[in-house]
Amino acid sequence: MMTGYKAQLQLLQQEQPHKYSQGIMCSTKLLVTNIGDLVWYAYDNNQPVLVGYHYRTTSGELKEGIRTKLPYNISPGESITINAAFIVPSKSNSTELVWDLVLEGVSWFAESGSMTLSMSLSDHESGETSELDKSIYAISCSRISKKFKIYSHNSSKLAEYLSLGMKKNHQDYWALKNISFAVKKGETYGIIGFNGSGKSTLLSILAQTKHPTNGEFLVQGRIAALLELGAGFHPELTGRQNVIYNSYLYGIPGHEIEEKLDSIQEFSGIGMFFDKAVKSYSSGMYVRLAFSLAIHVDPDVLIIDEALAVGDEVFQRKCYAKFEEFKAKGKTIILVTHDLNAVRALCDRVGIIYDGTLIFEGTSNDVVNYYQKMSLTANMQVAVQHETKEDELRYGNGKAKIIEYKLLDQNDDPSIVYKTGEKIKVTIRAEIIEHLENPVIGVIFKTINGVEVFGTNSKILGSESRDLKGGRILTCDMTIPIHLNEGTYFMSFGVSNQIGGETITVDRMVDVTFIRVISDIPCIGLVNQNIGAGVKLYAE
Ligand SMILES: Nc1ncnc2c1ncn2[C@@H]1O[C@H](COP(=O)(O)OP(=O)(O)OP(=O)(O)O)[C@@H](O)[C@H]1O
Repeated sequence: MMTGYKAQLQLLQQEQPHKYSQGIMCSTKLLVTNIGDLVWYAYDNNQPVLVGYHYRTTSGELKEGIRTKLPYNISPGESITINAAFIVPSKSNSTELVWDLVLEGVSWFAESGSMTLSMSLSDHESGETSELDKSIYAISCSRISKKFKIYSHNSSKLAEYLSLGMKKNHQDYWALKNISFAVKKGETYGIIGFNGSGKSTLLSILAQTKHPTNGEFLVQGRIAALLELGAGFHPELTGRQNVIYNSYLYGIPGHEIEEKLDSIQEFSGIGMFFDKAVKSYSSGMYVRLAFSLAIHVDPDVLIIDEALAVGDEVFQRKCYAKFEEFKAKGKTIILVTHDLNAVRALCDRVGIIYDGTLIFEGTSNDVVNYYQKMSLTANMQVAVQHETKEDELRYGNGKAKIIEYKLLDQNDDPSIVYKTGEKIKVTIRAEIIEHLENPVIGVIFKTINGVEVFGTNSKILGSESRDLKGGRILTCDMTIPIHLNEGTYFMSFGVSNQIGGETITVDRMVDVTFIRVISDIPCIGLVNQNIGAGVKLYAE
């Protein structure tokens, strides 16, 4: 618990703040002494702000993370220096950042008052998105916010309506908070973020199907938008009729679209379904038609929300080729997707939306790397150590049950990030339910698309077990060197035994956790054999 430690914070150095479209980015160096094994939060005016940080432990090891909550695993009483970067979504010239240490929701500083650091923000570069040069920018958003009303029941909405404003039965929910950004003409801009962070809401505002509650935005030129499935098409009309109807909405003269009907049908590849009611379409056919229409109306700005994920691979390839053609023609594209490979390949710049706020913007590679770390840190606590639950994908004859697993790095710290060449320590504990002959505990690593890259078990590694009675706990500690290439690998754990030469699955938990492998040494393929590899190149 917290008692016994007196954490201290000291501001060592503040670097020049920089103005970004989403706020003011500040960097500081903080000395934290006697920290204890707690969780960090940083607040600005009581609103959590996102913090990117790196720090050196007393043994000199560099660690980094990105999160509002900063999980540390250092020993009580240790001191560290944190290089913290945070974004203050504020227009003021100064701000007070409140740093706190929190354990299980209880504030360290609650009794003695929080630690406040006053930051001067006055030297930042000035410039507002609303005043951006219209000849350069196709899209500009200035402090866009969107509020939804959340009702607990449909009847609450009706009761509120009937009360003529006397009763408030809803809660306000801010799906977007003060979003400012700009997209240059000809740029492909990606928006990524966790589920429910506000991406689709932002695109709907830009496509003018939703109004912002506050803020201003400008989209220049003809817009074509592929928003969520079902938007824009009338289910009772045929594909052809919907195309004509929608082209009016895009402001395209009838004769212009008539000339393009054959081409729209051909690109969509839906054949005779073009003349059938849209309600009979599969989701893939729907997207094919919507995409085909969007590119044929010759938009200046193409707004796309996850649409490609629904099409099959051949169609996706065709769409990517069209994107490239659009980019080459200098069109502006704004794309929301969870496909990070597509983001890297297509986008010039990318923004991350987190809880309704645009928290990070930059080149696609930088932002995707940052986002991957963010996702990993968000998953870290559940992934490294786990008491198993019944609802996971598992099967077996039930004579034993895996009750816990742990992933530790070489320093015995829980981790899901490993460098090629490092060792992972996997501990699996299983409860024997019924008498079991010679149980074997094993692990399998798989790629995201299910290819088994490596598997081992206690028997292969030379540890023979014996018959065990019900009620015993069997623990297996394995140390495995990682020779994998960079990437994410899912892990399955299992208990099995052999009867008459046949392997019986006693308990198997499929893809229950994952590790992320990083590497300083590039290689081709799944296995990284380049560590220690040598080469001589000579001409004769
Ligand atoms: N009409 C609405 N009424 C109330 N809440 C809404 C409405 N539309 C969206 N929301 C809420 O606003 C938040 C942002 O939703 P949005 O669909 O923009 O997220 P998203 O980032 O696109 O998510 P995903 O990646 O899952 O598609 C969510 O919490 C969602 O529940």
